[in-house]
Amino acid sequence: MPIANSELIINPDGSIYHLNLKPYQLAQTIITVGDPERVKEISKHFDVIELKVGKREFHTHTGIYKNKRISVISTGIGTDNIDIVFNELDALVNVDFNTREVKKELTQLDIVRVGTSGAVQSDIPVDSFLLSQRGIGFDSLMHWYDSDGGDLAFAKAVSQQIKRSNVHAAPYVVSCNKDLAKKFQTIEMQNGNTITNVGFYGPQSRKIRLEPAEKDLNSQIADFNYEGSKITNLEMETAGIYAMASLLGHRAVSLNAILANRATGEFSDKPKDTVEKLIKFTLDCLVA
Ligand SMILES: O=P(O)(O)O[C@H]1O[C@H](CO)[C@@H](O)[C@H]1O
Ligand SMILES: O=c1cc[nH]c(=O)[nH]1
Repeated sequence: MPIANSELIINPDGSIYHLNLKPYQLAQTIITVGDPERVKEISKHFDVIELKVGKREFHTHTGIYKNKRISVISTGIGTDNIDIVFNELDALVNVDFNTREVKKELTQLDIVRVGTSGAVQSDIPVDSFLLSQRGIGFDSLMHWYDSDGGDLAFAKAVSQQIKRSNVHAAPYVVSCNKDLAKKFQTIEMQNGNTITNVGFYGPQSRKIRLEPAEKDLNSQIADFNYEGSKITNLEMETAGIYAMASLLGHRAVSLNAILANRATGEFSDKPKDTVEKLIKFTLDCLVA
């Protein structure tokens, strides 16, 4: 059955609705970044840039780094954008745009997030790197898909130990792809468990003028312990990426440059350098 025009929207030039990409323009190894400005900070290391395509916050450069074809794409901030990016990336490789049917043979993408994050444990230094073993979603994206709900035991422990109002969505928990994660396990990389939430201020318990509803959220998060696993950091995309990748059959891993430490009140004094170091680290691990 062809997918209806209203569900899979193909632009008149044959590109997909939001990403503006045509199927042949996407590499099978993809780096996602939140900030559209970070795309060129990655592609400047490529030996060849094959194409640059953009629309809204979604900017893609595809090129070659040390013989490997890589696409780097900006998602903008938040899991609402992750929903769009992952459905459209998957359609680009797994739907035939001529027949509008799902292909018989599916392609698995490798997707690496290179993002920034704030630590909740006082012993995680700013400017360090952290690989998210699990994404813990406070954002609800996964609940909108028919799924087994991820790691229900871990999610139950989160619900029991981190008290939030019952008007908030139930947490979901999804792991990174362990094989892909192996590529980044060097001495420079710490491992942790990452909460993804729907905002940077109230949802991460930051106060400027408005009082957050959950006052001691970050200390409850820092004290969480489930069979020896702690929660290490907060950001806004990882759980959505892990949920969408696992539902669609892709491999994903999220790498965080820790710019803030919420327990000590510090913020990096060299965020650009730290992100640049994580970019070089990621590219070199991908081709090692
Ligand atoms: O640096 P990026 O990749 O955007 O990631 C983090 O930074 C943004 C907030 O400043 C959120 O997107 C958060 O997840
Ligand atoms: O504290 C932080 C830092 C970066 N990104 C976030 O979402 N939170």
